[in-house]
This record gives sequence, C-alpha cells and structure tokens, in this order.
Amino acid sequence: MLVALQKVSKSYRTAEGPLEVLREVDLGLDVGRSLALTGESGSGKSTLLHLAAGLDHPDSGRIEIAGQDISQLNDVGRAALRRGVVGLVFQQFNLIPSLDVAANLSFHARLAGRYNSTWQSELVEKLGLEALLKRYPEQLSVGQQQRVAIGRTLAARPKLVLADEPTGNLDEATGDAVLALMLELVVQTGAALLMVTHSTRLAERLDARVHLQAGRIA
Ligand SMILES: Nc1ncnc2c1ncn2[C@@H]1O[C@H](COP(=O)(O)OP(=O)(O)OP(=O)(O)O)[C@@H](O)[C@H]1O
Repeated sequence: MLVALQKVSKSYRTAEGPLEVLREVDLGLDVGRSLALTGESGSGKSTLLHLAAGLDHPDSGRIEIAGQDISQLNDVGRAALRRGVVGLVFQQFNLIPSLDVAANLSFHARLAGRYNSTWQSELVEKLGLEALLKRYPEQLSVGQQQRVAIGRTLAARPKLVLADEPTGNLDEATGDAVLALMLELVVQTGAALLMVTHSTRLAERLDARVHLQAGRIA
C-alpha cells in the first residue's frame, strides 16, 4: 500500500464547538492504482487529502505513507517524506510569481533531486505549454496556471499524486487530456493517484471511486 488510512477521525475546533469532519475512515491505495474521491461540498474531501499527504494529523487512527507511520515522524521527517514521495495539486495553484513557467515547472523536481530535462520537455509538450515557458504566472489564464501546476507536480515523478479538482478550470477536452496524462504517469511510473472530483464522468475514468458522506465513506 502506498497510502493507508485506518479508522482515521478528524474534527476542527470552531466557535460553535467541535466540528467532526471524518469518522473512522478506512482507505487504502495501492501502487499503480487510481481512486476518485467524491462527496458534497464540505464533506471533508480536502481534509482527507491533507491527511493523506501528511500535511495534518488525525485526532485518532493511523496513517501510513509509503510504509511509514506518519505519527512517528516529526515535522522534518514528514517534510522529507512529502518531498520524496508525494506530489500535490491543490485548488490554489501556488505558483511562484517571481519565476517563469519553465522555472516553476522544474522547481519541485529540482528540490527533490529528480529533475530530468527529457521528462520535463515531454510534459511541456503533452500539456501544451511550449509557447508559455517564458511567461510569468500573472500573465497566464487560470486554465494555463492549472496546467503548469499539474506539470510541476508530475515533473518530480511523485509516487503518490494527490489532486484536488485538478482539471476543474479546464474545458472538457483539455481536462480529459490532462487526466489521461495523469493516469498514464500513474501506470508508467508505478505511482498512485487519489483525486478529488465533483464530476461523476471523470470519476468513472479512475480504477475505483469512494464517496464521503457524513464523515464516512459510503
Ligand atoms: N481549519 C478549519 N477550521 C475549521 N473548520 C474547517 C477547517 N477546514 C475545514 N473546515 C470545515 O470542515 C468541513 C470539511 O471541509 P473540507 O474542505 O475538507 O470539505 P470539502 O469536501 O473538500 O469541500 P469542497 O468540495 O467545498 O472543497 C467543512 O465544513 C469546513 O467548513
């Protein structure tokens, strides 16, 4: 298992008292597999994704990423695990404003020591970014920024790709092509993809689908 959640519960403190978001959730994802995570707005999908990335701690339960129990790691250890294994595509793209597209694309791969110019060129071509390499994030449309964010994540060849609505700002044809590329990478590199989506149509293209409802997997 690349990532495994066992009886994971998570609540947030709010002004109205504790808000229970996840209740004893079990979830596992094997190498080479893709899983769609669906659920209504506010059902806890992003919370689950953050936990699976080792960005946050559960209140109870166990989370293993690449065989490591994350509760046994300190912040430095978790950051190293993320750098080594996890690739994130968030709804906010977090591109670096002072770097052009080419430098944004290679940023994480270089940090992880996995920059490969051939692979980056392949991604640039597949994501249709050739003409944009010298532009800065503020000079891009939202859909273009999304493609750069996806390219930046895939450039580092992460074992575990966690993506929150990664094609949400793309037109249907571009979104389909980008999802196909992400699925291709998963197969090609023996990675795994956990993807949040509101689209049943996109969810059906992944190997499996789980639905979050009232804090549990329905
Ligand atoms: N830091 C926080 N503090 C308090 N409440 C939070 C916090 N983060 C999220 N929540 C609440 O937890 C619930 C789950 O949020 P989450 O973002 O995981 O849902 P989601 O399914 O990803 O929603 P969406 O589809 O709208 O992005 C929501 O009710 C949200 O308001």
